[in-house]
Amino acid sequence: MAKNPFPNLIKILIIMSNTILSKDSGPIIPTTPLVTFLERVQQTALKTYGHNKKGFDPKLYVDLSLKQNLSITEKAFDKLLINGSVSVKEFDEFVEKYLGGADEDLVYVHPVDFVDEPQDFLPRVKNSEVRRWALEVHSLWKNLSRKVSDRVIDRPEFFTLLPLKNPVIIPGSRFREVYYWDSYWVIRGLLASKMYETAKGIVYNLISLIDEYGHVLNGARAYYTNRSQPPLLSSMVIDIYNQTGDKDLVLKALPALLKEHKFWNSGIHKVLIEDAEGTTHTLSRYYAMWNEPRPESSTIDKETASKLTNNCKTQLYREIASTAETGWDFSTRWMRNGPDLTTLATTSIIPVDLNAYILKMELDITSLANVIGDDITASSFTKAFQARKRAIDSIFWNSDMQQWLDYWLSNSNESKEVYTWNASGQNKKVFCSNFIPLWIQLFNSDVKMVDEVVQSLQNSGLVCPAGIATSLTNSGQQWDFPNGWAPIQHMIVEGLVSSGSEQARLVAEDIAVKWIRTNYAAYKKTGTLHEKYDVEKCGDFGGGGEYGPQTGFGWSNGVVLAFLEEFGWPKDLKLDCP
Ligand SMILES: OC[C@H]1O[C@H](O[C@H]2O[C@H](CO)[C@@H](O)[C@H](O)[C@H]2O)[C@H](O)[C@@H](O)[C@@H]1O
Repeated sequence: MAKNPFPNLIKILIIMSNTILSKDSGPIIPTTPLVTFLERVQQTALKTYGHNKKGFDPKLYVDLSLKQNLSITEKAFDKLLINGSVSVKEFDEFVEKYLGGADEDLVYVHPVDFVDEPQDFLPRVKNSEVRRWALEVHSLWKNLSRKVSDRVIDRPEFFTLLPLKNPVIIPGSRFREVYYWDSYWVIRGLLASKMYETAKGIVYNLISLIDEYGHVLNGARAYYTNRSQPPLLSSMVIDIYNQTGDKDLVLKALPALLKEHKFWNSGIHKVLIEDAEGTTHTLSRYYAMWNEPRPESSTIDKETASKLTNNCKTQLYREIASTAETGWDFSTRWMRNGPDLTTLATTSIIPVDLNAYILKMELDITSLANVIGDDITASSFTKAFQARKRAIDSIFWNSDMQQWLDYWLSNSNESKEVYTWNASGQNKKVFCSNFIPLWIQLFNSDVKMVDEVVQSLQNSGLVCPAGIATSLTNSGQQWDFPNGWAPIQHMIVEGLVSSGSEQARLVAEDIAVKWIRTNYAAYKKTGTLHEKYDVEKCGDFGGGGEYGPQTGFGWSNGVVLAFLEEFGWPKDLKLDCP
Protein backbone atom coordinates (compact mmCIF):
# COMPACT_ATOMS: atom_id res chain seq x y z
CA MET A 1 0.00 0.00 0.00
CA ALA A 2 1.17 3.55 -0.63
CA LYS A 3 1.98 6.08 2.09
CA ASN A 4 -0.18 5.90 5.22
CA PRO A 5 -2.01 9.23 5.61
CA PHE A 6 -1.51 9.21 9.37
CA PRO A 7 1.86 7.52 9.83
CA ASN A 8 1.78 6.09 13.34
CA LEU A 9 -1.51 7.48 14.48
CA ILE A 10 -3.75 4.68 13.20
CA LYS A 11 -1.55 2.00 14.76
CA ILE A 12 -1.52 3.80 18.11
CA LEU A 13 -5.29 4.28 18.00
CA ILE A 14 -5.86 0.60 17.18
CA ILE A 15 -3.68 -0.46 20.10
CA MET A 16 -5.45 2.00 22.38
CA SER A 17 -8.81 0.75 21.14
CA ASN A 18 -8.16 -2.66 22.63
CA THR A 19 -8.16 -1.06 26.02
CA ILE A 20 -10.92 1.50 25.49
CA LEU A 21 -14.19 -0.10 26.47
CA SER A 22 -17.40 1.77 25.85
CA LYS A 23 -20.60 1.38 27.85
CA ASP A 24 -21.64 -1.43 25.60
CA SER A 25 -18.24 -2.93 26.41
CA GLY A 26 -17.05 -3.66 22.89
CA PRO A 27 -13.81 -2.33 21.37
CA ILE A 28 -13.70 0.81 19.26
CA ILE A 29 -11.36 1.86 16.50
CA PRO A 30 -11.50 5.65 16.51
CA THR A 31 -11.93 7.38 13.18
CA THR A 32 -9.71 10.13 11.76
CA PRO A 33 -10.08 13.89 12.38
CA LEU A 34 -10.84 14.37 8.68
CA VAL A 35 -13.78 11.94 8.80
CA THR A 36 -15.09 13.66 11.94
CA PHE A 37 -14.86 17.05 10.24
CA LEU A 38 -16.58 15.86 7.06
CA GLU A 39 -19.37 14.41 9.18
CA ARG A 40 -19.94 17.93 10.51
CA VAL A 41 -20.09 19.17 6.93
CA GLN A 42 -22.62 16.40 6.18
CA GLN A 43 -24.83 17.41 9.15
CA THR A 44 -24.66 21.05 8.11
CA ALA A 45 -25.53 20.17 4.52
CA LEU A 46 -28.67 18.37 5.65
CA LYS A 47 -29.64 21.26 7.91
CA THR A 48 -28.91 23.81 5.21
CA TYR A 49 -30.58 22.11 2.28
CA GLY A 50 -33.32 20.63 4.43
CA HIS A 51 -35.66 18.55 2.39
CA ASN A 52 -35.21 20.78 -0.64
CA LYS A 53 -32.32 18.75 -1.95
CA LYS A 54 -33.71 15.68 -3.64
CA GLY A 55 -31.86 12.42 -3.02
CA PHE A 56 -29.62 13.82 -0.24
CA ASP A 57 -26.78 11.30 0.07
CA PRO A 58 -24.78 11.61 3.32
CA LYS A 59 -21.96 9.49 1.93
CA LEU A 60 -21.16 12.16 -0.65
CA TYR A 61 -19.87 14.50 2.09
CA VAL A 62 -17.45 12.06 3.73
CA ASP A 63 -16.05 11.32 0.27
CA LEU A 64 -15.07 14.97 -0.29
CA SER A 65 -11.43 15.99 0.08
CA LEU A 66 -9.49 18.95 1.42
CA LYS A 67 -7.95 21.62 -0.75
CA GLN A 68 -5.76 22.85 2.11
CA ASN A 69 -4.86 21.80 5.66
CA LEU A 70 -7.60 20.54 7.91
CA SER A 71 -6.93 23.21 10.56
CA ILE A 72 -7.34 26.07 8.04
CA THR A 73 -10.48 24.44 6.60
CA GLU A 74 -12.00 23.82 10.02
CA LYS A 75 -11.34 27.41 11.10
CA ALA A 76 -13.12 28.72 8.01
CA PHE A 77 -16.00 26.31 8.65
CA ASP A 78 -16.33 27.35 12.30
CA LYS A 79 -16.40 30.99 11.22
CA LEU A 80 -19.14 30.19 8.74
CA LEU A 81 -21.24 28.60 11.46
CA ILE A 82 -20.68 31.32 13.99
CA ASN A 83 -24.38 32.24 14.00
CA GLY A 84 -25.46 28.61 14.23
CA SER A 85 -26.78 28.33 10.71
CA VAL A 86 -25.71 29.15 7.19
CA SER A 87 -27.46 29.99 3.93
CA VAL A 88 -27.40 27.63 0.94
CA LYS A 89 -25.31 30.17 -0.97
CA GLU A 90 -22.69 30.50 1.79
CA PHE A 91 -22.52 26.74 2.25
CA ASP A 92 -22.09 26.11 -1.47
CA GLU A 93 -19.37 28.76 -1.63
CA PHE A 94 -17.54 27.15 1.29
CA VAL A 95 -17.67 23.70 -0.33
CA GLU A 96 -16.49 25.13 -3.64
CA LYS A 97 -13.57 27.03 -2.06
CA TYR A 98 -12.33 24.48 0.49
CA LEU A 99 -13.39 20.99 -0.61
CA GLY A 100 -12.60 18.83 -3.62
CA GLY A 101 -15.21 16.73 -5.44
CA ALA A 102 -16.19 13.23 -4.31
CA ASP A 103 -15.04 11.63 -7.53
CA GLU A 104 -11.63 13.26 -7.84
CA ASP A 105 -9.67 10.80 -5.69
CA LEU A 106 -10.10 7.73 -7.90
CA VAL A 107 -9.44 8.32 -11.58
CA TYR A 108 -10.28 6.25 -14.61
CA VAL A 109 -7.64 3.78 -15.71
CA HIS A 110 -7.79 1.47 -18.71
CA PRO A 111 -7.29 -2.08 -17.39
CA VAL A 112 -3.91 -3.32 -18.69
CA ASP A 113 -5.28 -6.75 -19.54
CA PHE A 114 -8.53 -5.72 -21.21
CA VAL A 115 -9.03 -6.82 -24.81
CA ASP A 116 -12.31 -6.46 -26.71
CA GLU A 117 -12.68 -10.20 -27.24
CA PRO A 118 -10.50 -12.36 -24.98
CA GLN A 119 -9.17 -15.65 -26.33
CA ASP A 120 -11.37 -18.62 -25.27
CA PHE A 121 -14.01 -16.25 -23.94
CA LEU A 122 -17.05 -18.16 -22.61
CA PRO A 123 -16.54 -21.20 -24.90
CA ARG A 124 -19.94 -22.68 -23.93
CA VAL A 125 -21.89 -19.66 -25.17
CA LYS A 126 -22.64 -20.46 -28.82
CA ASN A 127 -25.83 -18.41 -29.29
CA SER A 128 -24.68 -15.32 -31.23
CA GLU A 129 -27.08 -12.86 -29.58
CA VAL A 130 -26.01 -13.97 -26.08
CA ARG A 131 -22.35 -13.86 -27.09
CA ARG A 132 -22.73 -10.31 -28.35
CA TRP A 133 -24.34 -9.27 -25.09
CA ALA A 134 -21.76 -11.10 -22.98
CA LEU A 135 -19.04 -9.10 -24.75
CA GLU A 136 -20.88 -5.90 -23.87
CA VAL A 137 -21.02 -7.01 -20.22
CA HIS A 138 -17.32 -7.82 -20.44
CA SER A 139 -16.64 -4.30 -21.72
CA LEU A 140 -18.39 -2.81 -18.67
CA TRP A 141 -15.19 -3.59 -16.70
CA LYS A 142 -13.72 -0.55 -18.42
CA ASN A 143 -16.44 1.68 -16.92
CA LEU A 144 -15.75 0.41 -13.43
CA SER A 145 -11.95 0.45 -13.51
CA ARG A 146 -10.19 3.07 -11.36
CA LYS A 147 -6.85 3.89 -9.78
CA VAL A 148 -5.95 6.16 -6.89
CA SER A 149 -5.06 9.64 -8.18
CA ASP A 150 -1.55 11.04 -7.78
CA ARG A 151 -2.91 13.74 -5.48
CA VAL A 152 -4.03 11.10 -2.97
CA ILE A 153 -0.56 9.55 -3.06
CA ASP A 154 1.05 12.99 -2.50
CA ARG A 155 -1.33 14.26 0.19
CA PRO A 156 -3.11 11.21 1.70
CA GLU A 157 -4.11 13.28 4.75
CA PHE A 158 -6.42 15.37 2.51
CA PHE A 159 -8.54 12.34 1.54
CA THR A 160 -10.77 9.71 3.13
CA LEU A 161 -9.90 7.36 0.26
CA LEU A 162 -7.14 4.93 1.25
CA PRO A 163 -4.15 4.97 -1.08
CA LEU A 164 -4.21 1.46 -2.55
CA LYS A 165 -1.38 0.66 -4.94
CA ASN A 166 -3.13 -1.24 -7.73
CA PRO A 167 -6.15 -0.42 -9.86
CA VAL A 168 -9.55 -1.52 -8.55
CA ILE A 169 -12.98 -2.39 -9.91
CA ILE A 170 -15.63 -0.40 -8.07
CA PRO A 171 -19.28 -1.42 -7.61
CA GLY A 172 -20.39 1.81 -9.32
CA SER A 173 -22.76 4.69 -8.62
CA ARG A 174 -22.33 6.12 -5.09
CA PHE A 175 -19.91 3.31 -4.26
CA ARG A 176 -16.80 5.01 -5.56
CA GLU A 177 -14.25 2.79 -3.81
CA VAL A 178 -13.39 -0.90 -3.76
CA TYR A 179 -15.51 -3.13 -1.46
CA TYR A 180 -14.43 -6.34 0.18
CA TRP A 181 -17.04 -8.94 -0.62
CA ASP A 182 -18.12 -7.33 -3.93
CA SER A 183 -14.56 -8.06 -5.08
CA TYR A 184 -15.21 -11.80 -4.87
CA TRP A 185 -17.84 -11.76 -7.64
CA VAL A 186 -15.93 -9.10 -9.55
CA ILE A 187 -12.94 -11.44 -9.60
CA ARG A 188 -15.07 -14.39 -10.73
CA GLY A 189 -16.13 -12.26 -13.68
CA LEU A 190 -12.62 -10.97 -14.34
CA LEU A 191 -11.40 -14.56 -14.52
CA ALA A 192 -14.08 -15.33 -17.12
CA SER A 193 -12.83 -12.21 -18.95
CA LYS A 194 -9.24 -13.52 -18.65
CA MET A 195 -8.21 -10.32 -16.83
CA TYR A 196 -5.77 -12.03 -14.49
CA GLU A 197 -3.57 -8.98 -13.77
CA THR A 198 -6.52 -6.86 -12.70
CA ALA A 199 -7.82 -9.70 -10.52
CA LYS A 200 -4.42 -10.17 -8.83
CA GLY A 201 -4.01 -6.42 -8.31
CA ILE A 202 -7.30 -6.33 -6.40
CA VAL A 203 -6.19 -9.23 -4.20
CA TYR A 204 -2.84 -7.56 -3.49
CA ASN A 205 -4.73 -4.42 -2.47
CA LEU A 206 -6.85 -6.41 -0.01
CA ILE A 207 -3.73 -8.11 1.36
CA SER A 208 -2.18 -4.69 1.95
CA LEU A 209 -5.23 -3.77 4.04
CA ILE A 210 -4.64 -6.84 6.23
CA ASP A 211 -0.98 -5.85 6.60
CA GLU A 212 -2.01 -2.37 7.67
CA TYR A 213 -5.14 -2.97 9.75
CA GLY A 214 -5.18 -6.68 10.62
CA HIS A 215 -8.34 -7.33 8.60
CA VAL A 216 -9.80 -6.54 5.20
CA LEU A 217 -11.85 -3.38 5.58
CA ASN A 218 -15.48 -3.12 4.53
CA GLY A 219 -14.24 -0.77 1.81
CA ALA A 220 -11.14 1.32 1.11
CA ARG A 221 -12.12 4.46 3.03
CA ALA A 222 -10.90 5.87 6.34
CA TYR A 223 -14.44 5.53 7.73
CA TYR A 224 -14.53 1.77 7.08
CA THR A 225 -11.56 0.83 9.30
CA ASN A 226 -13.79 -0.30 12.17
CA ARG A 227 -15.36 -3.29 10.43
CA SER A 228 -14.83 -5.94 7.79
CA GLN A 229 -17.27 -7.66 5.42
CA PRO A 230 -18.01 -11.34 4.66
CA PRO A 231 -14.54 -12.91 4.44
CA LEU A 232 -14.05 -14.15 0.90
CA LEU A 233 -10.39 -13.31 0.28
CA SER A 234 -9.25 -16.95 0.42
CA SER A 235 -11.82 -17.82 -2.25
CA MET A 236 -10.47 -15.05 -4.48
CA VAL A 237 -6.91 -16.32 -4.01
CA ILE A 238 -7.73 -19.96 -4.71
CA ASP A 239 -9.83 -19.14 -7.76
CA ILE A 240 -7.02 -17.05 -9.25
CA TYR A 241 -4.44 -19.70 -8.37
CA ASN A 242 -6.52 -22.44 -9.99
CA GLN A 243 -6.54 -20.51 -13.26
CA THR A 244 -3.04 -19.04 -13.28
CA GLY A 245 -0.92 -21.42 -11.17
CA ASP A 246 0.75 -18.33 -9.67
CA LYS A 247 2.64 -19.63 -6.61
CA ASP A 248 4.03 -16.21 -5.80
CA LEU A 249 0.48 -15.04 -5.12
CA VAL A 250 -0.02 -17.99 -2.77
CA LEU A 251 3.22 -17.22 -0.92
CA LYS A 252 2.18 -13.60 -0.41
CA ALA A 253 -1.44 -14.37 0.43
CA LEU A 254 -0.99 -17.13 2.97
CA PRO A 255 0.45 -15.03 5.86
CA ALA A 256 -2.32 -12.47 5.33
CA LEU A 257 -4.99 -15.18 5.34
CA LEU A 258 -3.64 -16.56 8.61
CA LYS A 259 -3.92 -13.07 10.10
CA GLU A 260 -7.44 -12.71 8.77
CA HIS A 261 -8.41 -16.10 10.16
CA LYS A 262 -7.23 -14.93 13.59
CA PHE A 263 -9.27 -11.74 13.29
CA TRP A 264 -12.48 -13.74 12.83
CA ASN A 265 -11.61 -16.31 15.49
CA SER A 266 -10.54 -14.21 18.44
CA GLY A 267 -11.87 -11.42 20.65
CA ILE A 268 -15.39 -10.26 20.03
CA HIS A 269 -15.85 -12.24 16.82
CA LYS A 270 -15.36 -15.57 18.58
CA VAL A 271 -18.28 -17.37 20.25
CA LEU A 272 -18.13 -20.53 22.35
CA ILE A 273 -21.27 -22.63 22.45
CA GLU A 274 -22.04 -25.95 24.09
CA ASP A 275 -24.36 -28.22 22.11
CA ALA A 276 -27.08 -30.61 23.32
CA GLU A 277 -24.50 -33.41 23.75
CA GLY A 278 -22.25 -31.28 25.95
CA THR A 279 -19.59 -30.61 23.27
CA THR A 280 -18.25 -27.05 23.16
CA HIS A 281 -17.81 -25.53 19.68
CA THR A 282 -16.07 -22.36 18.51
CA LEU A 283 -17.94 -20.30 15.94
CA SER A 284 -17.81 -16.69 14.72
CA ARG A 285 -20.14 -13.72 14.56
CA TYR A 286 -20.17 -10.22 13.08
CA TYR A 287 -19.16 -7.48 15.53
CA ALA A 288 -18.05 -4.00 14.46
CA MET A 289 -15.51 -2.03 16.46
CA TRP A 290 -17.67 1.07 16.51
CA ASN A 291 -20.63 2.39 18.51
CA GLU A 292 -21.48 5.71 16.91
CA PRO A 293 -23.41 6.57 13.75
CA ARG A 294 -21.69 5.27 10.61
CA PRO A 295 -19.94 8.39 9.23
CA GLU A 296 -21.16 7.64 5.69
CA SER A 297 -24.76 7.45 6.91
CA SER A 298 -24.56 9.56 10.04
CA THR A 299 -27.66 11.67 9.38
CA ILE A 300 -29.72 8.53 8.71
CA ASP A 301 -28.44 6.62 11.77
CA LYS A 302 -29.11 9.60 14.07
CA GLU A 303 -32.66 9.80 12.76
CA THR A 304 -33.12 6.03 13.29
CA ALA A 305 -31.90 6.30 16.89
CA SER A 306 -33.60 9.61 17.67
CA LYS A 307 -36.23 8.22 20.00
CA LEU A 308 -33.86 6.09 22.10
CA THR A 309 -32.04 6.90 25.35
CA ASN A 310 -28.30 7.56 25.12
CA ASN A 311 -27.31 4.08 26.34
CA CYS A 312 -29.65 2.43 23.86
CA LYS A 313 -28.34 4.69 21.10
CA THR A 314 -24.77 3.49 21.69
CA GLN A 315 -25.91 -0.10 21.52
CA LEU A 316 -27.99 0.46 18.39
CA TYR A 317 -25.08 2.19 16.63
CA ARG A 318 -22.92 -0.88 17.38
CA GLU A 319 -25.62 -3.12 15.91
CA ILE A 320 -26.00 -0.93 12.82
CA ALA A 321 -22.25 -0.98 12.12
CA SER A 322 -22.13 -4.74 12.80
CA THR A 323 -24.96 -5.25 10.31
CA ALA A 324 -22.94 -3.32 7.73
CA GLU A 325 -20.17 -5.86 8.42
CA THR A 326 -22.56 -8.65 7.36
CA GLY A 327 -22.89 -7.15 3.87
CA TRP A 328 -26.69 -7.42 4.43
CA ASP A 329 -27.40 -3.87 5.47
CA PHE A 330 -30.26 -4.06 6.24
CA SER A 331 -32.57 -7.05 6.59
CA THR A 332 -35.15 -8.37 9.04
CA ARG A 333 -32.73 -11.27 9.38
CA TRP A 334 -30.91 -9.20 12.01
CA MET A 335 -33.94 -7.68 13.79
CA ARG A 336 -35.63 -8.95 16.94
CA ASN A 337 -38.79 -7.28 15.79
CA GLY A 338 -38.80 -6.67 12.03
CA PRO A 339 -39.19 -4.26 10.34
CA ASP A 340 -38.20 -2.06 13.32
CA LEU A 341 -34.59 -1.13 12.64
CA THR A 342 -34.04 -0.13 16.27
CA THR A 343 -34.34 -3.83 17.19
CA LEU A 344 -31.21 -4.86 15.25
CA ALA A 345 -29.36 -7.53 17.25
CA THR A 346 -26.65 -8.70 14.87
CA THR A 347 -24.02 -9.22 17.57
CA SER A 348 -26.35 -11.74 19.27
CA ILE A 349 -26.57 -13.94 16.20
CA ILE A 350 -24.23 -16.71 15.04
CA PRO A 351 -24.78 -16.54 11.28
CA VAL A 352 -24.78 -19.60 9.02
CA ASP A 353 -23.16 -17.87 6.05
CA LEU A 354 -20.28 -16.28 8.00
CA ASN A 355 -19.33 -19.65 9.42
CA ALA A 356 -19.62 -21.33 6.03
CA TYR A 357 -17.29 -18.64 4.60
CA ILE A 358 -14.81 -19.22 7.43
CA LEU A 359 -14.95 -22.99 6.92
CA LYS A 360 -14.24 -22.33 3.24
CA MET A 361 -11.33 -20.11 4.34
CA GLU A 362 -9.99 -23.00 6.44
CA LEU A 363 -10.27 -25.41 3.52
CA ASP A 364 -8.60 -22.90 1.20
CA ILE A 365 -5.77 -22.24 3.64
CA THR A 366 -5.20 -26.01 3.85
CA SER A 367 -5.02 -26.29 0.05
CA LEU A 368 -2.81 -23.21 -0.35
CA ALA A 369 -0.45 -24.44 2.40
CA ASN A 370 -0.20 -27.76 0.53
CA VAL A 371 0.69 -25.88 -2.67
CA ILE A 372 3.77 -24.37 -1.02
CA GLY A 373 4.59 -27.43 1.08
CA ASP A 374 3.72 -25.90 4.45
CA ASP A 375 2.65 -29.14 6.16
CA ILE A 376 2.27 -27.69 9.64
CA THR A 377 -0.28 -25.08 8.53
CA ALA A 378 -2.06 -27.65 6.33
CA SER A 379 -2.41 -30.06 9.20
CA SER A 380 -3.59 -27.49 11.76
CA PHE A 381 -6.16 -26.09 9.31
CA THR A 382 -7.40 -29.57 8.48
CA LYS A 383 -8.26 -29.89 12.16
CA ALA A 384 -9.83 -26.42 12.09
CA PHE A 385 -12.18 -27.15 9.17
CA GLN A 386 -13.14 -30.53 10.60
CA ALA A 387 -14.04 -28.87 13.90
CA ARG A 388 -16.10 -26.15 12.20
CA LYS A 389 -17.89 -28.77 10.09
CA ARG A 390 -18.95 -30.51 13.31
CA ALA A 391 -20.03 -27.17 14.79
CA ILE A 392 -22.12 -26.25 11.73
CA ASP A 393 -23.81 -29.67 11.76
CA SER A 394 -24.54 -29.43 15.44
CA ILE A 395 -25.57 -25.79 15.92
CA PHE A 396 -27.21 -24.79 12.62
CA TRP A 397 -28.58 -27.91 10.90
CA ASN A 398 -32.32 -28.39 11.21
CA SER A 399 -33.43 -31.79 9.94
CA ASP A 400 -37.15 -30.90 9.91
CA MET A 401 -36.57 -27.93 7.62
CA GLN A 402 -33.65 -29.54 5.75
CA GLN A 403 -31.59 -26.35 5.91
CA TRP A 404 -29.10 -24.59 8.18
CA LEU A 405 -30.54 -21.92 10.48
CA ASP A 406 -28.92 -18.88 12.12
CA TYR A 407 -28.56 -19.28 15.87
CA TRP A 408 -29.73 -16.49 18.21
CA LEU A 409 -27.76 -16.24 21.45
CA SER A 410 -29.96 -15.96 24.49
CA ASN A 411 -29.75 -12.84 26.70
CA SER A 412 -29.84 -14.96 29.82
CA ASN A 413 -26.51 -16.49 28.77
CA GLU A 414 -24.81 -13.13 28.30
CA SER A 415 -22.53 -13.10 31.34
CA LYS A 416 -21.28 -16.63 30.68
CA GLU A 417 -18.18 -17.41 28.67
CA VAL A 418 -19.79 -20.40 26.99
CA TYR A 419 -23.34 -20.16 25.63
CA THR A 420 -25.65 -23.15 25.87
CA TRP A 421 -27.42 -24.33 22.71
CA ASN A 422 -31.17 -24.52 22.83
CA ALA A 423 -33.45 -25.64 19.95
CA SER A 424 -35.52 -22.45 20.31
CA GLY A 425 -32.41 -20.39 19.46
CA GLN A 426 -32.52 -21.48 15.83
CA ASN A 427 -34.23 -18.82 13.70
CA LYS A 428 -36.88 -20.72 11.72
CA LYS A 429 -37.37 -17.90 9.21
CA VAL A 430 -36.20 -18.62 5.68
CA PHE A 431 -33.28 -16.67 4.21
CA CYS A 432 -31.12 -17.57 1.24
CA SER A 433 -28.16 -17.69 3.64
CA ASN A 434 -29.72 -20.89 5.07
CA PHE A 435 -28.51 -22.66 1.93
CA ILE A 436 -24.97 -21.28 1.71
CA PRO A 437 -23.27 -24.38 3.22
CA LEU A 438 -24.21 -26.13 -0.05
CA TRP A 439 -21.35 -24.15 -1.60
CA ILE A 440 -18.84 -26.28 0.29
CA GLN A 441 -17.91 -29.77 -0.78
CA LEU A 442 -18.11 -31.10 2.79
CA PHE A 443 -21.84 -30.32 2.71
CA ASN A 444 -22.63 -31.16 -0.90
CA SER A 445 -20.97 -34.52 -1.47
CA ASP A 446 -23.91 -36.62 -0.26
CA VAL A 447 -26.24 -36.60 -3.29
CA LYS A 448 -29.28 -37.86 -1.34
CA MET A 449 -28.91 -35.10 1.21
CA VAL A 450 -28.32 -32.46 -1.47
CA ASP A 451 -31.51 -33.52 -3.24
CA GLU A 452 -33.45 -33.11 0.00
CA VAL A 453 -31.98 -29.66 0.66
CA VAL A 454 -32.72 -28.67 -2.95
CA GLN A 455 -36.31 -29.76 -2.41
CA SER A 456 -36.50 -27.57 0.66
CA LEU A 457 -35.01 -24.63 -1.31
CA GLN A 458 -37.64 -25.09 -4.01
CA ASN A 459 -40.45 -25.26 -1.45
CA SER A 460 -39.09 -22.27 0.48
CA GLY A 461 -40.67 -19.59 -1.69
CA LEU A 462 -37.25 -18.01 -2.26
CA VAL A 463 -36.92 -19.11 -5.88
CA CYS A 464 -38.58 -16.33 -7.88
CA PRO A 465 -38.74 -15.44 -11.56
CA ALA A 466 -35.61 -13.32 -11.10
CA GLY A 467 -33.59 -15.92 -9.20
CA ILE A 468 -33.18 -16.53 -5.45
CA ALA A 469 -34.53 -13.78 -3.16
CA THR A 470 -32.75 -13.00 0.10
CA SER A 471 -35.81 -13.30 2.35
CA LEU A 472 -39.59 -13.70 2.31
CA THR A 473 -40.32 -10.58 4.38
CA ASN A 474 -41.39 -7.36 2.71
CA SER A 475 -39.81 -4.80 5.05
CA GLY A 476 -38.77 -2.09 2.61
CA GLN A 477 -35.13 -2.81 3.46
CA GLN A 478 -32.50 -3.31 0.79
CA TRP A 479 -31.77 -6.93 1.75
CA ASP A 480 -35.37 -8.10 2.11
CA PHE A 481 -38.01 -9.20 -0.36
CA PRO A 482 -38.88 -7.79 -2.87
CA ASN A 483 -35.66 -5.72 -3.07
CA GLY A 484 -33.27 -8.25 -1.61
CA TRP A 485 -31.62 -10.08 -4.34
CA ALA A 486 -28.23 -11.32 -3.63
CA PRO A 487 -25.14 -12.28 -5.60
CA ILE A 488 -24.67 -15.01 -2.98
CA GLN A 489 -27.04 -17.13 -5.02
CA HIS A 490 -23.96 -17.67 -7.16
CA MET A 491 -22.52 -19.74 -4.29
CA ILE A 492 -25.65 -21.84 -3.97
CA VAL A 493 -25.65 -22.45 -7.73
CA GLU A 494 -21.96 -23.35 -7.71
CA GLY A 495 -22.52 -25.78 -4.83
CA LEU A 496 -25.42 -27.46 -6.62
CA VAL A 497 -23.26 -27.92 -9.70
CA SER A 498 -20.34 -29.42 -7.82
CA SER A 499 -22.61 -31.79 -5.86
CA GLY A 500 -22.78 -34.15 -8.82
CA SER A 501 -26.57 -34.47 -8.45
CA GLU A 502 -28.33 -34.31 -11.84
CA GLN A 503 -31.44 -32.84 -10.28
CA ALA A 504 -29.43 -30.20 -8.41
CA ARG A 505 -27.65 -29.19 -11.63
CA LEU A 506 -30.98 -28.66 -13.41
CA VAL A 507 -32.23 -26.46 -10.57
CA ALA A 508 -28.94 -24.54 -10.62
CA GLU A 509 -29.19 -23.97 -14.37
CA ASP A 510 -32.76 -22.75 -14.04
CA ILE A 511 -31.72 -20.22 -11.37
CA ALA A 512 -28.79 -19.05 -13.49
CA VAL A 513 -31.04 -18.55 -16.55
CA LYS A 514 -33.50 -16.50 -14.47
CA TRP A 515 -30.73 -14.35 -13.10
CA ILE A 516 -29.10 -13.75 -16.48
CA ARG A 517 -32.44 -12.79 -18.03
CA THR A 518 -33.16 -10.30 -15.27
CA ASN A 519 -29.79 -8.68 -15.74
CA TYR A 520 -30.31 -8.59 -19.48
CA ALA A 521 -33.62 -6.78 -18.99
CA ALA A 522 -31.92 -4.30 -16.70
CA TYR A 523 -29.16 -3.80 -19.23
CA LYS A 524 -31.61 -3.14 -22.03
CA LYS A 525 -33.30 -0.49 -19.94
CA THR A 526 -30.24 1.25 -18.47
CA GLY A 527 -27.21 0.14 -20.45
CA THR A 528 -25.77 -1.33 -17.30
CA LEU A 529 -26.38 -4.22 -14.93
CA HIS A 530 -28.38 -3.44 -11.90
CA GLU A 531 -28.06 -3.77 -8.17
CA LYS A 532 -31.70 -4.20 -7.32
CA TYR A 533 -34.47 -6.13 -9.00
CA ASP A 534 -38.10 -6.81 -8.45
CA VAL A 535 -37.91 -10.50 -7.70
CA GLU A 536 -41.55 -11.03 -8.56
CA LYS A 537 -41.22 -9.94 -12.17
CA CYS A 538 -38.18 -10.93 -14.12
CA GLY A 539 -36.48 -7.77 -15.28
CA ASP A 540 -39.01 -5.29 -13.95
CA PHE A 541 -36.71 -3.87 -11.35
CA GLY A 542 -37.67 -1.40 -8.73
CA GLY A 543 -36.56 2.13 -9.10
CA GLY A 544 -32.81 2.17 -9.68
CA GLY A 545 -31.61 1.60 -6.16
CA GLU A 546 -32.02 3.85 -3.16
CA TYR A 547 -29.99 6.70 -4.48
CA GLY A 548 -30.91 7.14 -8.13
CA PRO A 549 -29.83 5.45 -11.33
CA GLN A 550 -26.90 3.09 -11.09
CA THR A 551 -23.92 3.47 -13.33
CA GLY A 552 -22.90 -0.13 -13.13
CA PHE A 553 -22.75 -2.86 -10.58
CA GLY A 554 -19.55 -4.79 -10.43
CA TRP A 555 -20.84 -7.93 -8.75
CA SER A 556 -23.71 -8.32 -11.21
CA ASN A 557 -21.21 -8.28 -14.09
CA GLY A 558 -19.20 -10.92 -12.26
CA VAL A 559 -22.09 -13.28 -11.59
CA VAL A 560 -23.50 -13.00 -15.14
CA LEU A 561 -20.12 -13.88 -16.66
CA ALA A 562 -19.50 -16.69 -14.16
CA PHE A 563 -22.94 -18.23 -14.86
CA LEU A 564 -22.45 -17.99 -18.63
CA GLU A 565 -19.06 -19.62 -18.24
CA GLU A 566 -20.54 -22.56 -16.33
CA PHE A 567 -23.76 -23.14 -18.21
CA GLY A 568 -23.32 -21.52 -21.61
CA TRP A 569 -26.77 -20.72 -22.99
CA PRO A 570 -29.30 -23.18 -24.43
CA LYS A 571 -29.29 -22.60 -28.18
CA ASP A 572 -32.91 -21.66 -28.77
CA LEU A 573 -33.67 -20.01 -25.47
CA LYS A 574 -34.55 -16.32 -25.64
CA LEU A 575 -32.60 -13.85 -23.52
CA ASP A 576 -35.76 -11.84 -22.89
CA CYS A 577 -37.91 -12.74 -19.90
CA PRO A 578 -40.84 -14.96 -20.87
O1 LIG B 1 -23.64 3.56 2.50
C1 LIG B 1 -24.26 2.65 3.31
C2 LIG B 1 -23.63 1.26 3.28
O2 LIG B 1 -23.24 0.96 1.95
C3 LIG B 1 -22.54 -0.23 1.71
O3 LIG B 1 -23.42 -1.36 1.66
C4 LIG B 1 -24.00 -1.72 0.43
O4 LIG B 1 -23.14 -1.57 -0.70
C5 LIG B 1 -21.93 -2.34 -0.68
C6 LIG B 1 -21.20 -2.04 -1.96
O5 LIG B 1 -21.83 -2.62 -3.06
C7 LIG B 1 -22.23 -3.83 -0.50
O6 LIG B 1 -21.03 -4.52 -0.30
C8 LIG B 1 -23.15 -4.05 0.69
O7 LIG B 1 -23.51 -5.41 0.69
C9 LIG B 1 -24.38 -3.19 0.51
O8 LIG B 1 -25.32 -3.41 1.53
C10 LIG B 1 -21.44 -0.51 2.75
O9 LIG B 1 -20.89 -1.80 2.58
C11 LIG B 1 -21.94 -0.32 4.15
O10 LIG B 1 -20.92 -0.54 5.09
C12 LIG B 1 -22.45 1.11 4.25
O11 LIG B 1 -22.78 1.42 5.56
